[in-house]
Amino acid sequence: MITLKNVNKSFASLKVLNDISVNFEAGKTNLIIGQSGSGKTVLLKSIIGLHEIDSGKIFYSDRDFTAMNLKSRKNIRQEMGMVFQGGALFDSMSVEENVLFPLDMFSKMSDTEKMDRVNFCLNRVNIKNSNHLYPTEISGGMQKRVAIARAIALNPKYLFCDEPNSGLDPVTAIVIDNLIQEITKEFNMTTIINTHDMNSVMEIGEKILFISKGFKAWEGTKEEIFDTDNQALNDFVFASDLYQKIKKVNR
Ligand SMILES: Nc1ncnc2c1ncn2[C@@H]1O[C@H](COP(=O)(O)OP(=O)(O)OP(=O)(O)O)[C@@H](O)[C@H]1O
Repeated sequence: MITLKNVNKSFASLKVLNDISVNFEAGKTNLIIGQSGSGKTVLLKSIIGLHEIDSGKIFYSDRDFTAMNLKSRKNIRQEMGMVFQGGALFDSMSVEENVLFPLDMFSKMSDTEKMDRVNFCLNRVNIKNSNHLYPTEISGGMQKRVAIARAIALNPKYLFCDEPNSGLDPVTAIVIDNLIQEITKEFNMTTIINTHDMNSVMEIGEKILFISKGFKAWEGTKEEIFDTDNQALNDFVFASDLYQKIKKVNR
């Protein structure tokens, strides 16, 4: 579980996050949604410590991340896996080397154990016989799978994904969403995903935080989203004709 209490963040005179309090639960896919510029990326970066917040608290389970010194933060970072926008694989490294990288950096495993772990993770995301290919030689969907394999290499408790299916066709996007949800449950991770994608919301929105202009405007589940009276959320969700039709069918 990751808990935020009254988190505030500004850049100079621009207040980006306003008093955000929320629980992100373990074993669930927790989605942060909101319009472009609403503060999703700043929130995600604040949670992982890439931005220092101005005030408030962030807890990893019962551990106060905001109060930790650099050494403790470094330790907790080893419990975090990250899937960045675009996959962010190292182009000069093969698929295998990309997944091996965090193990070389942070684990004390033997070479054989590391290779076993690399193959376990690649197998888990259904990548087979591609260890020696380079990112430019595989599809966008495969690149995302490799990024997920790399993110779970160190067996993280917390998984952070920034627009994990950006640039993918709708079918592959759903496959990636489902894969993230499956591994979240399998390894009981607390997974937080930034997304614009309403298909993701409907597919894996077990817990949804909607932010509007830096404020927490709504939280709930994908089932509850159709019944909300929140105007900002309705404007966001039902911007497309398709979701207006789905709303009518659900009522
Ligand atoms: N390092 C920074 N310095 C100053 N302002 C920033 C910085 N990072 C983000 N901002 C501002 O904070 C606001 C929120 O940005 P953020 O990137 O979190 O939005 P977002 O919801 O993730 O948008 P998108 O969906 O388009 O990625 C924007 O006004 C942005 O210009």
